[in-house]
Amino acid sequence: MALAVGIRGLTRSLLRPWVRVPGPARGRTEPAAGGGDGVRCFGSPRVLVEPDPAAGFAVMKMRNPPVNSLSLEFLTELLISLEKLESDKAFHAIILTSDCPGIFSAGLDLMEMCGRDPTHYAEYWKAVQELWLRFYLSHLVVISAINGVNAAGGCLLALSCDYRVLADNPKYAMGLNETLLGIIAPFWFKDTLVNTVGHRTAERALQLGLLFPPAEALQVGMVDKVVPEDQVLSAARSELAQWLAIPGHARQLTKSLMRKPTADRLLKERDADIQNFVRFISRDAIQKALRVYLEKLKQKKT
Ligand SMILES: CC/C=C\C/C=C\C/C=C\CCC/C=C/C(=O)SCCNC(=O)CCNC(=O)[C@H](O)C(C)(C)COP(=O)(O)OP(=O)(O)OC[C@H]1O[C@@H](n2cnc3c(N)ncnc32)[C@H](O)[C@@H]1OP(=O)(O)O
Repeated sequence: MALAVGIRGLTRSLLRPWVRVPGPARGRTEPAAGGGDGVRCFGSPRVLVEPDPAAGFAVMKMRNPPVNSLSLEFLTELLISLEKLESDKAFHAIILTSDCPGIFSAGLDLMEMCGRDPTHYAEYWKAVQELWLRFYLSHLVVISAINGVNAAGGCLLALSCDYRVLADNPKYAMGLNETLLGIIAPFWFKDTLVNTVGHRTAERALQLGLLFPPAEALQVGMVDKVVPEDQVLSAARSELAQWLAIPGHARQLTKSLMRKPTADRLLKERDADIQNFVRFISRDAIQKALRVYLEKLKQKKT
């Protein structure tokens, strides 16, 4: 099985990053995220980046409709956006949010994990690992402005941020609900949750596949602030000020000190983790469970 799948190679073959974005932003100068100083938005088909270099941050908007499911292409584009911002000294922070109304992310793309071959599963899982590692360890301040429902892999992405603001809408539940699908949150998903909400809450949440509505998410510490829906971005921007006021090197080293042991657990056994995933997801019973779950999602409409 080809485990040594290069995400960078993949990105080169799949994408032409930093094209001027299609759709609403094309051909016009968007107000920058914070300052409106005429800086152009940029991005890729599924990730819109609104930079505000004067203020030192960019808003990264996920737009992989209908539900921002984390397909291989989307993961790749998110990584490219992150790398681009990380390598530009003008940026010290990112606000991660969604451009899909009512949905932050439906999590990992079930179509990537269903009915494909082992090589594909391995490639996909490597990209999922990479996204988590890069966001979790980013030297930038990353704040998520969660403006919609946020399941499993999407929740992991938010948990990897430094601070979470959630819109106060009872429909916007978030959590690691893998067990509801008959699958398992891997140890590094689990560790990320434990680091956020503590062992007991994480254990209960993971076993029951709980999706927490805003008040409960706040109460257990899964998010740091709940605000009216129309204030999610402004609240994230206000919070940023506090983080950016800290000397960068001190904050970055402290972040690394806090997070490196968790990341190292995966880094030490990345290939084994990929093999575990491939073995697990390829099982007939798991494939059947995923098909049933997808079918239920479709039936919900009829
Ligand atoms: C011993 C073991 C050792 C080791 C184990 C090793 C590894 C562990 C193994 C596996 C780990 C996997 C970890 C998985 C993480 C995940 O993230 S799994 C994904 C979990 N996500 C969800 O459960 C959310 C599912 N979606 C929804 O609940 C709803 O779609 C929504 C609430 C997000 C939005 O609802 P609506 O607005 O009503 O939209 P629809 O439901 O109609 O959806 C529109 C459209 O999108 C399709 N879709 C939805 N979610 C996904 C998805 N995650 N992936 C792919 N596609 C999705 C949905 O089917 C609809 O499609 P169409 O019908 O329009 O074709």
